[in-house]
Amino acid sequence: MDASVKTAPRKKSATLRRLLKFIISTYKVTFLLSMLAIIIAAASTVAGSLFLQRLIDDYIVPMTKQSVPNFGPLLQAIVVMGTIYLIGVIATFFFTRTMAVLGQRLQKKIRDEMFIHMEKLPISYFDQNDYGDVMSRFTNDVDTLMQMISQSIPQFLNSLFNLVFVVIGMLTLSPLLTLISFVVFGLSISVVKFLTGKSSSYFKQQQNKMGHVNGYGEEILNGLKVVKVFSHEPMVKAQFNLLNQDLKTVSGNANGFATMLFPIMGNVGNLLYVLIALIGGTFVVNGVSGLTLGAIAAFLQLSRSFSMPIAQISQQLNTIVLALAGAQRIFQLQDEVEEEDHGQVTITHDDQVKSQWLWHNTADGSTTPVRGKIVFEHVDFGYVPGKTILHDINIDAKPGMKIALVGQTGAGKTTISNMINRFYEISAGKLTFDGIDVRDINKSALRQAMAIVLQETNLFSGTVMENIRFGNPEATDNEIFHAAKLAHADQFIKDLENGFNTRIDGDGSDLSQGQKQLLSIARAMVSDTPLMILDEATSSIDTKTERLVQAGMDNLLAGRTSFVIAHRLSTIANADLILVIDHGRIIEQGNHEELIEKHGEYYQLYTGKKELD
Ligand SMILES: Nc1ncnc2c1ncn2[C@@H]1O[C@H](COP(=O)(O)OP(=O)(O)OP(=O)(O)O)[C@@H](O)[C@H]1O
Repeated sequence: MDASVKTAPRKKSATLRRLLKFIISTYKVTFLLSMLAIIIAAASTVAGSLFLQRLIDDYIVPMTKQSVPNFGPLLQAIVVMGTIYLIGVIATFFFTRTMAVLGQRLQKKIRDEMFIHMEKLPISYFDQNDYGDVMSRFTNDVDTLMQMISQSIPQFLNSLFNLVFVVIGMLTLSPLLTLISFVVFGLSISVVKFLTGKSSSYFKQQQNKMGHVNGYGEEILNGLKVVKVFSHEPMVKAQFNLLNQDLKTVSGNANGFATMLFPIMGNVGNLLYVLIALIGGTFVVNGVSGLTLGAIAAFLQLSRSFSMPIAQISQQLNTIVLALAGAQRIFQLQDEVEEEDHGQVTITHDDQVKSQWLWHNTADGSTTPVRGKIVFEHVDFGYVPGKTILHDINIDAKPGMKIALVGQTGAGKTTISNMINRFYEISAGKLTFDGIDVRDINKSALRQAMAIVLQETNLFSGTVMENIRFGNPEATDNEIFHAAKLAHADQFIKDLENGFNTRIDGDGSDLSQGQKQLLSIARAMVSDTPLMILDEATSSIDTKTERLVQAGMDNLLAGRTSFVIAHRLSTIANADLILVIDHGRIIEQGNHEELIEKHGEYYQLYTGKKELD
């Protein structure tokens, strides 16, 4: 047997166990009370059916023999039966309501936990998993899981207990008729097993295909402009159609098999009903095995409730299997290892001197000022094992230095900056910040010590003011105005309809690329950090705006250590140190004049003899 087939059920039951543990640990009392109500509801249904026997044999039949029928005892019996059913109705109402509420609460809790966990995952996780797929765990998987908790599980358990009580009831009424019912049912079970097996495998595929459709949709929406410009709409449509068709096929199959179950089981129930009536009637007439009219009536009622729970159980099992596949994907995300962070050094603002930051070593209680010295010593790195991207990188960035990284596309410039902010961990060598190994610095402290301006500005939905304040939530309004002024962003902001209170979309689509860039510089400016990383910040703007952005950046970088990755070499001519990167190695370094004089790679790039990309 295929190994994956062998392990699948074990995985499923492990997921179910984990899920139940999670539910019980979170909402123990509500869950247990609901279970009790489910049992009471099932017991009352069967008790009601059994009471029918007494109603007929003890009250109605004797009355048919009385010349003046006495209705008193019959009315009393009907009240008892009504009370039993009423208890069942109340219990059903209780468990459906509480399980629905519990489902809603769990849904919120799971989504919150997933979101918090996702924020702690390393960037490399998102290199390997597309956003659409992660998003579908948030949406579809959580939805189906909640449907299972609030509907399928209670109905499944209700049907299961119903079945147990029905069988007990049937056995007490007539073991012989029960045996006949089992034989008829045994045959139909094999059909059901075949159908559920088929549909559950298609349901699992359906979930996967749904992830693909979402992933593709998300990717295309993100790149809609590119798709339109290249007139790729027909191709994209065809590809989407293909994925969607795949989804349609598997969900058609899954639901096709699932929907066959109900009619089949319903008709098995009808067949059983007729058989029992026939055989049971013959027994009563011939006085076989002491069966009474009431017992037959009660048995017929129970046999009706015998086939229904089995049909419901098998149908609910489908939803449960589907939801468990979703739960498995949710747990997979939850189990992803968070970014490692053993750093004991944190960062604080000096109370005395504004804009002075301090390193605070929680291990020995020592405090030292942040200066902004970054040193790479023989650093190697690869995104995937066995494929080294950076080779023996040595950089000595003294406090306040502007270091420029240049080189052809794919040379490894961004990768070097990814080491400093610890989006990825170096594979070999040493990387220090003010002499402290970056791994000893608490990650959020390390990132607090730096600001980043990227080509992709990533603004967030909110006002201009809120977007700048993103760089430092504690900044006063005046500090924000000042930052905007230094970034040369104040002029265009004032021209906006509501100035600093103008609302912008998440993607800043109402603003030009240069304006977005100026905002992200203002955002970095307000964070007032000792270290700055600028990655291709001016690559997509016109020369006039670039001058403005450049002036803003010069203000931003003054007095701070900075790493600037630029495609336009004119923007880094004033750098203290220019590092030329090629295939992950530093092949040249020096200032602009030195490198021009050298007539090497930089000279070639600067004079346009060699293209940057
Ligand atoms: N997340 C990743 N996973 C695997 N490989 C990656 C990843 N990011 C970058 N690379 C690879 O690492 C190498 C260096 O990429 P990097 O982005 O650092 O280049 P770059 O010099 O910044 O290029 P550009 O100027 O085009 O931005 C490239 O070969 C690239 O394919």
